[in-house]
Amino acid sequence: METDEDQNNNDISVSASDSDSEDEIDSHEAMQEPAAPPQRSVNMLQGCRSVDEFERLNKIDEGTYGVVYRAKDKKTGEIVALKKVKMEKEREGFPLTSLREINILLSFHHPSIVDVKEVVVGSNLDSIFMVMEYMEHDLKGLMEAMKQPFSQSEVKCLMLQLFQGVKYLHDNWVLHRDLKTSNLLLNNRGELKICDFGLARQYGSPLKPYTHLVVTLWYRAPELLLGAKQYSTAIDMWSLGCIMAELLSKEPLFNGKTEFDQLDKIFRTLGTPNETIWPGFTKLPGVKVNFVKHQYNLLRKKFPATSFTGSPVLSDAGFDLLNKLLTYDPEKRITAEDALNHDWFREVPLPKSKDFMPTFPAQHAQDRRMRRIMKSPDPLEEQRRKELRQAELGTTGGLFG
Ligand SMILES: Nc1ncnc2c1ncn2[C@@H]1O[C@H](COP(=O)(O)OP(=O)(O)OP(=O)(O)O)[C@@H](O)[C@H]1O
Repeated sequence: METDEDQNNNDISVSASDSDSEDEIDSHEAMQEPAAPPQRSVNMLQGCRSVDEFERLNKIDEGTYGVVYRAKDKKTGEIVALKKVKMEKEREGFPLTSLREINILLSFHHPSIVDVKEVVVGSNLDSIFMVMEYMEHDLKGLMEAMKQPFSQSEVKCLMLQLFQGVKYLHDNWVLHRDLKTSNLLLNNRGELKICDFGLARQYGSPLKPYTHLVVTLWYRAPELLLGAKQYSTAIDMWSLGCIMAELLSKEPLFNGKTEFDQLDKIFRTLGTPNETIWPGFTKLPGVKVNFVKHQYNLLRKKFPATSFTGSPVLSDAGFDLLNKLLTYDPEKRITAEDALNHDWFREVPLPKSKDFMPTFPAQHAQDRRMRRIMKSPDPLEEQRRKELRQAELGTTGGLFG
């Protein structure tokens, strides 16, 4: 654990330069908002406990932006997850992306959103930890360890919880912007929780132009891949379509290696879009490239109503929901609220109750890390996401901005 704790030195200074780097991509198009003060002092860490009050048990995972440990609260004996916020490159103050994540998670309370109990401090203010409820698995690691995919009723149980969590986020004007199976945690009580709000941000109406370099490639919506700078909740819904398909088949739906390859994979399966099905498509910046015109939507072949080939079976209602999530035109893509009311959840097999969800042996921490190293969709992608987060450090959009 940290040695030289200094709990009296708990003020942190947030550096917010006057360059709004994320929105800067096309700032002339942006809705003008009052400029934020260049320097804000946040005393949110005053009175925080020290990380020494926790016994670190093992490293669970090391992500792009933080290390996650399993730990025990020495006072209560409670097992928790400690996410250490990486600060090594921040000379100017506390990284705003981390503040966004902490702020969102501390203020949001929902059964499908991972609960951050408190923030604790290490030696200096260059080590900050989020104390979270401990979840035994993430869905990516779990599916890699499973021999069979989840059953339809299990997928329904997971998707219901997921839609409820995403509806809560969208109702509160927050886009997650990085929904993927490794950011979905599952405990041995069948509860699913969304984690990693490092790319999340609040959005408003009217929409401002944001960077399109968000969402891990495999789960990235076509409007982002095609360079749209104005986007909204529909980007999260596309990711949920990819996740639903992956839960049913245990394989990622579109595992592209580059942005072009990703679009190509999508077009081959869903058909190449056009102005008729997606008005405005031809005006997107990325449509300058000449894509091969695939005429047909072959998604039903991957998820047939009956199967003798081992493909995952999906009823007409289930397929309708999947299609509505993977709709090209973001305006027509289904919302989380409508997805929750979809007939698929009311037909047999009914969603499994959480209490009857299977439990799984604990994943070895090493497995989670190895999987991350070996199965990362694209190492360059990880690097770019790192750079994006670095670039965001000077954002002036406020804690949620
Ligand atoms: N509360 C938790 N309980 C148990 N494991 C967790 C918890 N939170 C995160 N993890 C594990 O740590 C991994 C990384 O967490 P997280 O995605 O929050 O970190 P990150 O550094 O932001 O990662 P990324 O590289 O995806 O941006 C998760 O995939 C999950 O396996």
